[in-house]
Amino acid sequence: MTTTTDARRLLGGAADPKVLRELSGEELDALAQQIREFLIEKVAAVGGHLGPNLGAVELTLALHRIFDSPHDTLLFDIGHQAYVHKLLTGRVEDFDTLRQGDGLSGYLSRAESEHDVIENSHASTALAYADGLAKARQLSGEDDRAVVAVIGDGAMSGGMAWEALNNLGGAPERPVIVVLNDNERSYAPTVGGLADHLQQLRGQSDDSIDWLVKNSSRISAGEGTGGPLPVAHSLFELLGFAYLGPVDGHHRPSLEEALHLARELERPVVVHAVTAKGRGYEPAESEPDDRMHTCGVLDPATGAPAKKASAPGWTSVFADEMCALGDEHRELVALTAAMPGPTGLAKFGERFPERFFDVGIAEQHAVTSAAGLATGGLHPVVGVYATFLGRAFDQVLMDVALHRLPVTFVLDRAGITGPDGPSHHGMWDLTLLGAVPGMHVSAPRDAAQLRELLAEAVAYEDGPTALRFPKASAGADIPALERIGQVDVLHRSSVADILIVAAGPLAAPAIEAAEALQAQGIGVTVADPRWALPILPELTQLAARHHLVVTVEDNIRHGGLGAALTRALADASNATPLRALGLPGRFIPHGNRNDLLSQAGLDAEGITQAILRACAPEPFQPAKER
Ligand SMILES: Cc1ncc(C[n+]2csc(CCOP(=O)(O)OP(=O)(O)O)c2C)c(N)n1
Ligand SMILES: CC(=O)[C@@H](O)[C@H](O)COP(=O)(O)O
Ligand SMILES: [Mg+2]
Repeated sequence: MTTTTDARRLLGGAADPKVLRELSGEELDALAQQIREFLIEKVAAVGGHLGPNLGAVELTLALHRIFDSPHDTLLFDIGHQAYVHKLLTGRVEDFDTLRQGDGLSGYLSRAESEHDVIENSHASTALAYADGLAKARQLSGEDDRAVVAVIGDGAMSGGMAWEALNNLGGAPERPVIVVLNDNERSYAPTVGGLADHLQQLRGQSDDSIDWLVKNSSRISAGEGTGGPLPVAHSLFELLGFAYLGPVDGHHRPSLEEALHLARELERPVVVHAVTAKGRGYEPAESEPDDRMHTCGVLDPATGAPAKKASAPGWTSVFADEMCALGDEHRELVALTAAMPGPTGLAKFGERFPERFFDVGIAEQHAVTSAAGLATGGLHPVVGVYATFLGRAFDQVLMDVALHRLPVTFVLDRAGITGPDGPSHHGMWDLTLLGAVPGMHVSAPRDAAQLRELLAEAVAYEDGPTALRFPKASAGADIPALERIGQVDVLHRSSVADILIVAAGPLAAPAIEAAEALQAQGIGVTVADPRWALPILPELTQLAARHHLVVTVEDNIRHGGLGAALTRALADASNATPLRALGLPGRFIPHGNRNDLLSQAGLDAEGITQAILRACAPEPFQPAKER
């Protein structure tokens, strides 16, 4: 068992990674082992990205020994693999708070450390940051400060990475160092031509390093590379990079040699480090699906989950319904952006392998490829996390909706996700999709509705549809008292003063609030529009029969359900006042989903209090005080 004290002792207690350069090889090897033990113990206790970080121990040690952060800049793509970086930059003590409210972020955080740069956990951005930062360094005369971007083989399959490689490789005067952390996986094994190419490279000897070692004296003497590099045998060299690899990503001395050479070359370089996700922890190394890419609370001794999931999550309901619909609709196909497991589509893929496509971490490609599939007469379902759809908004708008193509988007992790923080909350999709002409968006309130609405969506051929649901258990089914058109009435009172329109699973706290208000003599109707956007005429008519309308959505208020219903009421020349409850238009930190919803006033108490405030007469204020 490694205690925080052990790790700090080995780290010399300093927040400055320079202490690493004073450690011997033996001490460094001992430190690597202690870091692994520390990670297993701490991440098993709270959950997190155990697999990726166990695979990045030696790599991160080498990076901090060869480069002088923060004078030199280390960029981590996604940032889920940066726990070791955090330990080496003074955050050992706080590690028990990982991914918890007010605690350490599970990604990089500029507020936490000057060593952290990219906070966005969306993949494939680091090389573009590196391109821009290198240009800034050059223009400000600081080109003695190295720019190093660590990117996984999964993230390297994203379009942005190739846009950046094009720019970086074409600028020999800007020596950006790309460290490709190749563990052959995103969650699942990586797929496609790049994955095949990297496999070839992994099988080749690291002759480029031998050559560079033999020529390093000329290089160090500032003669640059002199003659041509070894015959290009990688895609990267064809794009203008020097290629150093494959390097054993768990042999720190080899890594340090390659990184040192990369720095000496003074030109764009790709260092190809071959690592293993979950390295050094058998339960992760043998985990068949994703090598503990992300894990919940575990028994560290066995790797077994500490607690069983309570009710089935939304994802598993979706997974089962997709398989049922796949039997019924032969034209149904499914696409994922390297997340077959987390989106639940793996099950469909096992059942219908020829109708399932994993396109890599490439949401833009997924959407427009889906447009192609729909053009070919099929009905694609694109399964992505809500937050990642933002990257493919142009493709949704112009490649799908402009052509009124029958593509269904299933947005998992919609709304507040919780521990993954601001770039993972799926809190913009209603706003974005509400702006897409012809797009029909639903937010199922429970598992039964998810099944119903998914069946309606995949049968709809006149344009795109979307369903969204959160990272949570699906909860108990909420029966409708009646259905008016497409609108389900979930709660009603004899005197209908107020109408609460709830999107998705926020119907449950809305009903609780209605019951609390009824006990205070306030009559409330609760309605679930089922198809939330565009606004249904029957919803506008129902609203017009109430004195106050309150919308509740797990999305930002700007441009969401509330904004749309406000416009619909105005268009119908209806002056019924509307109070839109939703998330604030700012980035929301990581924390527990229910705590964050409560802080936003989106639990039963918050909804109740908001309505009481809306009903309370404004205290009279003499004109002079206004
Ligand atoms: C745009 C985007 N899509 C999907 C994800 C979800 N995601 C998080 S980590 C990950 C796999 C990353 O694989 P890789 O870059 O190889 O890093 P590794 O975990 O293997 O170290 C994915 C798909 C994301 N962060 N960003
Ligand atoms: C880093 C990343 O984008 C995902 O691994 C993220 O952690 C989602 O985790 P869940 O699948 O647990 O929501
Ligand atoms: Mg990988």
